[in-house]
Amino acid sequence: MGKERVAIIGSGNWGSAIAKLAGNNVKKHSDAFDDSRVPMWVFEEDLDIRVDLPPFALVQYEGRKLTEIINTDHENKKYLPDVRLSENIVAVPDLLEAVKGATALVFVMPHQFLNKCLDQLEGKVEKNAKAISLIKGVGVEGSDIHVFADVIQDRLGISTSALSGANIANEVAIDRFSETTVGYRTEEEGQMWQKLFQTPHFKVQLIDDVAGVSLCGALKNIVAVAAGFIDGLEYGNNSKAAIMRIGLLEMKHFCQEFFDDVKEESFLQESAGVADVITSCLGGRNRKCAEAFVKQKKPFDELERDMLNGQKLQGIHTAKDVHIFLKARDRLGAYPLFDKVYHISWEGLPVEKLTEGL
Ligand SMILES: NC(=O)c1ccc[n+]([C@@H]2O[C@H](COP(=O)([O-])OP(=O)(O)OC[C@H]3O[C@@H](n4cnc5c(N)ncnc54)[C@H](O)[C@@H]3O)[C@@H](O)[C@H]2O)c1
Ligand SMILES: O=P(O)(O)OC[C@H](O)CO
Repeated sequence: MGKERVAIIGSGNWGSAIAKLAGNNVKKHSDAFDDSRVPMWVFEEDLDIRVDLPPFALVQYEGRKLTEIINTDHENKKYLPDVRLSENIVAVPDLLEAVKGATALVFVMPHQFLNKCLDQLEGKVEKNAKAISLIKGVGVEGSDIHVFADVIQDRLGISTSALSGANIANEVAIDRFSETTVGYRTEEEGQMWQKLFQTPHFKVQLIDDVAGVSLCGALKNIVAVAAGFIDGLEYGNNSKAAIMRIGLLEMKHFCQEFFDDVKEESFLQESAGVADVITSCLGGRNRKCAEAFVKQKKPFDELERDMLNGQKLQGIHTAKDVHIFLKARDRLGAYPLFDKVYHISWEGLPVEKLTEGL
């Protein structure tokens, strides 16, 4: 069997962190991977002056293309500053060029942009390619719900696994000890993805549960928004622990009600489950912006723009998608925490109502 040729589709905060690991690992496992070049698709932009650098440095970056900066300085100055990417990571602005010849496709972009990418990729990827989705979110159309690994697999006709875990990108990128979970389609593919991502500081566990791993990653973002509301209200640690417990139960109930064969271990024994709920409720972007939503009384789109420098929030969008789905299935009453997060984020429900009736 030939060597796998990796392409990374996405280059935000997590996309760049994972590119760092993959770029190094293809060299370490050059028997299994082509280590000469790992294309990373970059949604091209000119770097603006909001990058957090000393004033004299702004001149250097203003107006330069992000791909050019990544390829010259080997650093994504906008989405993952101060972390060096290996030189085999090559930023490519054209999506089709980035995936040309690739046999191992890593999808890692904010979920709102996936469908547009798949429109371009359909019929254009290698027939023997495999993919993995690192995207946290769900695809909903009325009473239908899909995890993105299934969406990618169906639209591109290639076997697609999922990776999710307690993985704040900035911490993984600087080699702070972390774990993650790969939900694989076949054990062999699981081992290939493990080889691509695992380091002594980033432990990759394998489980035969693509849906469970994917759903945990999506639904925990709703719980993290609720935790941020609790922080904004300054209710303290007992309340936050209660939100995590209730949230985890709603996550599990949701998976078991609407998906077949989701494994119990994914919630309690894997990083994708309880560990990601904890890290996201303590330290994630969804938590941070939800706290600011309460304290600053500004809408989420404004907070995202002001606080995240181009990075994207997922939790409020997943809350809306899940609300649409549960409403269509007439099951809103069974998921009071998910429903409260939706109504507070999108419908003006006072945040003090969050814990009422839980
Ligand atoms: N950041 C984390 O700590 C983290 C950790 C684990 C998983 N995730 C998940 O990984 C996925 C990707 O997150 P991220 O942190 O890499 O992204 P991000 O939040 O940093 O988003 C910025 C990215 O979105 C891209 N973008 C902006 N507008 C676009 C457009 N119109 N079309 C296409 N791309 C556009 C930008 O170019 C940039 O690459 C998400 O599902 C997220 O939940 C994130
Ligand atoms: O920063 P958040 O809230 O998008 O969470 C990041 C990761 O998903 C944590 O595992």
